[in-house]
Amino acid sequence: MQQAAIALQSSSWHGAHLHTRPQAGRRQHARRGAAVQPQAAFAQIGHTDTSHMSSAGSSSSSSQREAKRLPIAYSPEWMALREHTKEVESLHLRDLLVDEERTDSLVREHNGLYVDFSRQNVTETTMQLLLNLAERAKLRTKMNAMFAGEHINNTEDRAVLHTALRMPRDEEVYVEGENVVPDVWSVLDKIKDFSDRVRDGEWLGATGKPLTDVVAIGIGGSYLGPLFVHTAMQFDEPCKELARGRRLRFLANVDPVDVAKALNGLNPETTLVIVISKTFTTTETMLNARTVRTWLTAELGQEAVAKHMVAVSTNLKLVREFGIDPENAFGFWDWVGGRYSVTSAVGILPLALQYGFEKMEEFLQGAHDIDCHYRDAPFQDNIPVLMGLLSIWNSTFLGRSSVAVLPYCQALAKFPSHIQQVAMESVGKQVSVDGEPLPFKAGEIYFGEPGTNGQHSFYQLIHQGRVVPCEFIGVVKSQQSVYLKGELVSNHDELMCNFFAQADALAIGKDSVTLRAENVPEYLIPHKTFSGNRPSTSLLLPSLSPYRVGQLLALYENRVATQGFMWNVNAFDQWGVELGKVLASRVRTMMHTARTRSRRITITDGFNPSTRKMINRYLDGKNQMLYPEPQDIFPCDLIHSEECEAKF
Ligand SMILES: O=P(O)(O)OC[C@H]1O[C@H](O)[C@H](O)[C@@H](O)[C@@H]1O
Repeated sequence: MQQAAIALQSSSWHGAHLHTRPQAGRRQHARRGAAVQPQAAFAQIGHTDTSHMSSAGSSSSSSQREAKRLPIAYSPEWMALREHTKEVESLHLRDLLVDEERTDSLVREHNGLYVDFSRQNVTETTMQLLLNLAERAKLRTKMNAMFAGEHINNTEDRAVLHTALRMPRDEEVYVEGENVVPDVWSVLDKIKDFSDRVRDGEWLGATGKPLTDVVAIGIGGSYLGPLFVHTAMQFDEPCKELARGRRLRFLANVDPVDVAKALNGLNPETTLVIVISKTFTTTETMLNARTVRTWLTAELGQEAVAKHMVAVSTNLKLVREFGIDPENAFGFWDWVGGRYSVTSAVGILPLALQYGFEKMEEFLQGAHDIDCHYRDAPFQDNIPVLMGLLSIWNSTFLGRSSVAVLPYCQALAKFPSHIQQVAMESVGKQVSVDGEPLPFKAGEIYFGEPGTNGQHSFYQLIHQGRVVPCEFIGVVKSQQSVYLKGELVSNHDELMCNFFAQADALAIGKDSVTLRAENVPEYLIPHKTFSGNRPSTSLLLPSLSPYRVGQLLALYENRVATQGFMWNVNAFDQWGVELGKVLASRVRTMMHTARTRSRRITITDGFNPSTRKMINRYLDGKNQMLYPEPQDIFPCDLIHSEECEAKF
């Protein structure tokens, strides 16, 4: 009784508004989270889970300590949702979608964004039960702790404050007693100054030429986000104009083919290289950085590094050791996770060089707008919270293990891969923040492609195979307008016709009665039947300006944070990527030994038979590199020197 009353008081689905009021322009009180009294909230709902807090009350009894360890999966709110799945599984979206009142209650708007959750397998009760679960999970307290700079990344003892990266200059947020917003802005000011100078031709290359091309070297979080934003902005007319005569390339993979691709057709004299790595230790990035440095210096000499190479990192010591003047480095902080770093210098520097700093400011403002909405809006109107809760519902309760992100917008082609890292690296976890095994599966498999391409590829499975919750993203005003005389609709309208049709095809399906009425032969009826009842969310953006791209980014970042808070996992560490790195390093040592012997050697131990045989096969087959005299080898078209031409 007590819990139900509190849920209605703080997060009631019944009181949900159709439209939420825009939060833009509201002054942010970043420190307010610090004032929240977690223990008071604990007492209020009689809740025993304080596990996410850095320090529990000193008066905890042993039973409280025991209760503290109880995962949310044993709470009555969780059980209620489990029980409720039976009711929902007996309903079909075909029937639910005729109810206009239900649709209205499941649409949310915020500052130009329109999000329709009506094609989710939910009823009003589902939404209320999910809000109750959010109360039980202490979602608000956890969100406040994040915004307040508490060390919620407990395994690395770090704050999680990517939201501070997009705060206006006059905001305040404190990490260990220090307001970090001035630091954020000092780096942004430095980026503005540097990118203006490069773009205006004041900062010249070693031979006095303007630097018109940029190669950004980085991987994972130091690559996917900037690539997504670059792809999104490339054909926005104002951005396109601002980027005229400039090229931005990315180099991520340690595969030398990616080096060839990134440098293809570039001239070292006019190329600026940015080495982007939070740690400045990532093997792939550092080898690529050394490779491109060799490409530069082979033609321009060692001194060229000062004019042609800059860095983005938290590790200025290693930047210096690499040979880049820390004056030419753009810092960020350990409270910015790699996959949450697009709004730090990681993304802002390369993108400001390409499009100008003002456009990047718009992008930051869009992200900040959503951060404010996430922090302030009541849960029933809070779009990232609702997206997160529905993800929990679909994956953990209804057992749907994947999510398809389907932008009907070619400019968002790289968005699914970026979100794939944000989501899968954040919440693909096996234990809770306390290290206790999870009694449920956390995380989902994210994939996606722009529509309509995906329709001609994997949509078969999502229509008639497994149930995959889909997220359709459409844009009202395209960045490009094409309408051919004599065509029924413009090209963008054609694209969007598919956006509308696919969501309904998934939800409504097509039954045998309809097929028979269409005289479909009996033997084909099972093949042509669409069961429907497949959930999706549709998100409509007014346009794809840098501001809207910023909103979209923050929407998904905050949605993933919500999922982490709900599942009580640490969404900000990534221990699961370590083991492969360690094993690769063992193989590297062996590979060096094998390659530097004068005679071919065969690996006989140190690896399991499968790996050993495969390695021996590889060593036998690959002999084009002449160890032990490694040399800096580049294909001729990558190096502009007569010496090279003579050599090859
Ligand atoms: O930016 P870096 O330190 O080079 O890290 C690059 C990437 O490497 C990793 O292994 C992590 O899984 C990613 O989260 C990270 O973004």
